[in-house]
Amino acid sequence: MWFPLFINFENKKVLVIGGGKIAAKKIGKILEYGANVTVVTENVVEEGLLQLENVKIENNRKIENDKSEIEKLVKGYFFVIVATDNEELNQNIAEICDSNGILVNNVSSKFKMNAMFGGIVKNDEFQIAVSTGGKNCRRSRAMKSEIQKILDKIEK
Ligand SMILES: C[C@@]1(CC(=O)O)C2=NC(=C\c3[nH]c(c(CCC(=O)O)c3CC(=O)O)Cc3[nH]c(c(CC(=O)O)c3CCC(=O)O)/C=C3\N/C(=C\2)[C@@H](CCC(=O)O)[C@]3(C)CC(=O)O)/[C@H]1CCC(=O)O
Ligand SMILES: NC(=O)c1ccc[n+]([C@@H]2O[C@H](COP(=O)([O-])OP(=O)(O)OC[C@H]3O[C@@H](n4cnc5c(N)ncnc54)[C@H](O)[C@@H]3O)[C@@H](O)[C@H]2O)c1
Repeated sequence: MWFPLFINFENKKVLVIGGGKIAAKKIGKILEYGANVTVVTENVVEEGLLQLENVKIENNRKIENDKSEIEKLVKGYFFVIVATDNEELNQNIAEICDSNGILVNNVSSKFKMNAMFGGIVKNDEFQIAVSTGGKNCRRSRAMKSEIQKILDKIEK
């Protein structure tokens, strides 16, 4: 069951595994919330990542599907985003994080993770997060645009 919780990311150690399009999208979102991001990837596909001054990147590092290596890698992180294009690897890393008490988001699954992103609508007073619990994240778009209209007209 997915409980909506607001988490303070300020200076929290976040590890992103994979440096592609989806990794970049997720990193863009959490940087706005003050996260301290490290990326470990075989290749940086999304070159924009290299321009981000406050993101540490360990490039040319392929993560093997090996439990003890993965445990060593994720140890000490508050939150891990698994964003490779290898679904099996992503799932194994997600399971290892979960069993070690680490929050983990898995971009290649609808539910095999313990933390998922919601769609976000915000102004300087409110933020509203929308989730379908993995059932159909594309539906969030219509909901977000209706919420945006409410935010635009609510009295300040
Ligand atoms: C909230 C939002 C935040 C964000 O990630 O941005 C989000 N996905 C968004 C957009 C989006 N996601 C995808 C596309 C199509 C891109 C394309 O068509 O190319 C688009 C549209 C777009 O990008 O506009 C594809 C996709 N998504 C997931 C998978 C894996 C799978 O289904 O197995 C695949 C590959 C499916 C495939 O390949 O078939 C899985 C997840 N996506 C989630 C969240 C979590 C569930 C949240 C929920 O149920 O509500 C969850 C479970 C995990 C997570 O990622 O945390 C954002 C909402 C809209 C917004 O805010 O505008
Ligand atoms: N959650 C979402 O919102 C969403 C949206 C679209 C797609 N997806 C899914 O996300 C996944 C990633 O998509 P993408 O477009 O970012 O892919 P991509 O090919 O752009 O990026 C994959 C990245 O993973 C790295 N990588 C692969 N194997 C690795 C390993 N063993 N060790 C270290 N790094 C490794 C690659 O070097 C690359 O940087 C796909 O499975 C896709 O289906 C998720």
